Amino acid sequence: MNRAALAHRLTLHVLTDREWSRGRDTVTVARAALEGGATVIQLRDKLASTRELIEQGQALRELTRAYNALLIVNDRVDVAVAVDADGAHVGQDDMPAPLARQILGPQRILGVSAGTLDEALGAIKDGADYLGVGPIFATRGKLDAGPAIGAKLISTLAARFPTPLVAIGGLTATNAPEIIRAGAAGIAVITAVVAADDITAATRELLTTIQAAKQSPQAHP
Ligand SMILES: Cc1ncc(COP(=O)(O)OP(=O)(O)O)c(N)n1
Ligand SMILES: Cc1ncsc1CCOP(=O)(O)O
Ligand SMILES: [Mg+2]
Repeated sequence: MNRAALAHRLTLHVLTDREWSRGRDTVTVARAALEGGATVIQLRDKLASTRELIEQGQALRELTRAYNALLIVNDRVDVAVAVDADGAHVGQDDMPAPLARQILGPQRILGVSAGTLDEALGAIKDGADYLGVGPIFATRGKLDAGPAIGAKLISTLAARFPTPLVAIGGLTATNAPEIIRAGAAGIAVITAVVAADDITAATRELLTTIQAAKQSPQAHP
């Protein structure tokens, strides 16, 4: 997939998280998000056994194919390959990106987290296909996420590098437009979707706002 096509497909990334799902199972949550237009489902479950992750991954693989969405597996590069996911996402404390790339091969998507310019430069050098940049705002979704970094890193990176940027951390339909206008290709959310009363409606609202922001002029040229 070329960069422009990937950037388009990264528009709205929904991370599953059973701790925020209010008792709804991961497949139910993902189906509702896909129904609302999520373009990526990231399987993220810090409590699951390897066997459970594989089962969830296989179910999500079938579901994401039916909705023409991407499936990314968080942390577990081996599980990503085992369930034939589109890719894997690794953070700064996870498997190093060059090793993840070796296991994923050249075709699967490799996403890498970056919270600083140095981390971003390293991830780009290591061949990340996209960067997960954040936490942009204060977040409830990751306890050890560290302080919010705001939109500056997004605008700096967008001005200098073609690698698609996915903003994460405290994103909502209210604050997503400014982040898209700063240069993010898409946004990634947990609580704004997974903890919503109506997951489909919350996803649809986010998608509509992101799409509108992508079409409006740059706030920070
Ligand atoms: C799109 C995206 N961006 C960042 C992250 C965070 O990854 P990481 O820093 O490894 O933290 P965990 O999600 O593993 O807790 C992500 N998952 N997705
Ligand atoms: C996984 C992750 N990485 C940085 S912030 C975050 C959590 C995002 O959760 P929310 O969208 O609820 O703020
Ligand atoms: Mg991780």
